[in-house]
Amino acid sequence: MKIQNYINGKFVNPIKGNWLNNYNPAIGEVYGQTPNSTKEDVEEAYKAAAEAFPKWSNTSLEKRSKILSKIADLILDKIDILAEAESKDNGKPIRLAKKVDIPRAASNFKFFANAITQFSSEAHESVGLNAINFTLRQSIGIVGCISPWNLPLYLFTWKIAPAIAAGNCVVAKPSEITPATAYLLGEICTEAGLPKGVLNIVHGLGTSTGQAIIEHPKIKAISFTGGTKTGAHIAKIAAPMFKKLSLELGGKNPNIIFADCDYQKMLATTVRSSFSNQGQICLCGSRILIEETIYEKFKKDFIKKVSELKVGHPSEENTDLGALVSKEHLEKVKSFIDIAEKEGGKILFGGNKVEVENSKNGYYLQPTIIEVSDNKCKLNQEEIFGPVVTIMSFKTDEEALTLANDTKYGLAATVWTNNLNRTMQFSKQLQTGIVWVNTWMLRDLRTAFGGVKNSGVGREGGFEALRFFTEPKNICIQYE
Ligand SMILES: NC(=O)C1=CN([C@@H]2O[C@H](COP(=O)(O)OP(=O)(O)OC[C@H]3O[C@@H](n4cnc5c(N)ncnc54)[C@H](O)[C@@H]3O)[C@@H](O)[C@H]2O)C=CC1
Ligand SMILES: O=C(O)/C=C/C=C(\O)C(=O)O
Repeated sequence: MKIQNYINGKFVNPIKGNWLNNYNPAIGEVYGQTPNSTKEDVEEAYKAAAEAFPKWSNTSLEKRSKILSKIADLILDKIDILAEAESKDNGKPIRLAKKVDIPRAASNFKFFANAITQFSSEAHESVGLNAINFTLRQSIGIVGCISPWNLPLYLFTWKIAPAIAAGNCVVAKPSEITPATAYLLGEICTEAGLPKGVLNIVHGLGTSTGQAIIEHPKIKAISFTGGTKTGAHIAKIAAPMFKKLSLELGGKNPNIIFADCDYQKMLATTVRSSFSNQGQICLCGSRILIEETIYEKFKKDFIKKVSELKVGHPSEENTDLGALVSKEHLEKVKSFIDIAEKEGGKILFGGNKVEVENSKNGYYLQPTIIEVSDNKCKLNQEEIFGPVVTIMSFKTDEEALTLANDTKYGLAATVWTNNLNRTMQFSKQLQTGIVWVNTWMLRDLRTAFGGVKNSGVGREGGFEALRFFTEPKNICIQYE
């Protein structure tokens, strides 16, 4: 597959002719090429977006909504092609791509197709002053959307859909590691009747293409999902240029299990929240904290369930864990396992690379459970972003809360309990942007999504996203 940039409604090669290899993680081989775009390509994308902006920002909400809705329908029509491309590019089980990634990409467009027709702004009557204020919510102009490799089309569209629904034109960059479905999205947008220049997709490395987007003086807002270090770098460049910033970054999420929970539901969900997508979701509950009274039982049952998971080729329907996204990432995740024992951790299950039949160069790793006793260890403080979880026990609610909050991250937390008072106390006191109680990753797209502390700034989702992608302007009218 040879991927091209999508600029002004056309597929084009990168101006300087630089290309990157695209790997299939399931077999560890190159299967295609993707542009490594430079600032010249980003400038072309910007120019196309700037030309499209006056008309698109004045296009009726009904028409915008219809086009977004059509994009959603076409994504679903092409679900098999898209799921196959996603699985091949990323290493995730095709079953997961079909059930989660691609349907969610369609839902992102459908949701914002509807949301934009319901979005409204505020009015304030200044009583006694004969004045009325109302707020205009105007499109920002040209915005940059930069997304990661773990949920490629899912997160790419989670940014693009609200951006264009709100009347902006976009310069977007998917991860250079997983560019395939973003490439296919270009075709879909053309087929759906999205005017040329409204969405421009430039492929390439963060350090070349991404850097050119964040440095561009006329790209006025950046929506980014990815690593915390990259987020900090983006903020350093973009903040002095007074760009609007939405940063969805890493997590080290606690999964807090109390003895009074619905045990079977908790156990099944904990397997999912630990190892879905090979643990490569920023929301995965990578620190499992268990009440002491059920610790030994949980340990035994969890190991048993995890040992039943099948690591295999992503195209096989019964595969639970596919390949990790890249050789570098596999080595990074493995290096955390290797330091476990030095830190006093005990590997209870997994810990090794896996050779999958006929795919022995693929990037496979066993789901891994490590028992730790000190929350200060690296395994409990650093984002591993792979199929590795730690377990440790706690005695009291206070201890559980202290452990849960003892991290620089603050994205999500899960609490398993049937005690209402405890539910409320934890909901209020957990230092995270998201708390799930007796569930995990239940997503209602109207809700605010994002983290606190080193997990980022700003919120995505629902009207929060439409607020981010619009500039409020207050109009004050005095009358006689
Ligand atoms: N959603 C999340 O929370 C994610 C977290 N990560 C974490 O980050 C670690 C590193 O993974 P990477 O793939 O290196 O993530 P990354 O943060 O480097 O990549 C995310 C996106 O940012 C772009 N990017 C990188 N440098 C940039 C720059 N200077 N300017 C503009 N854009 C830039 C990349 O090309 C990609 O599109 C992972 O091991 C994981 O711990 C990675 C991906 C997603
Ligand atoms: O919006 C969601 O449902 C999930 C978002 C997940 C990420 O941002 C991530 O894993 O990076």
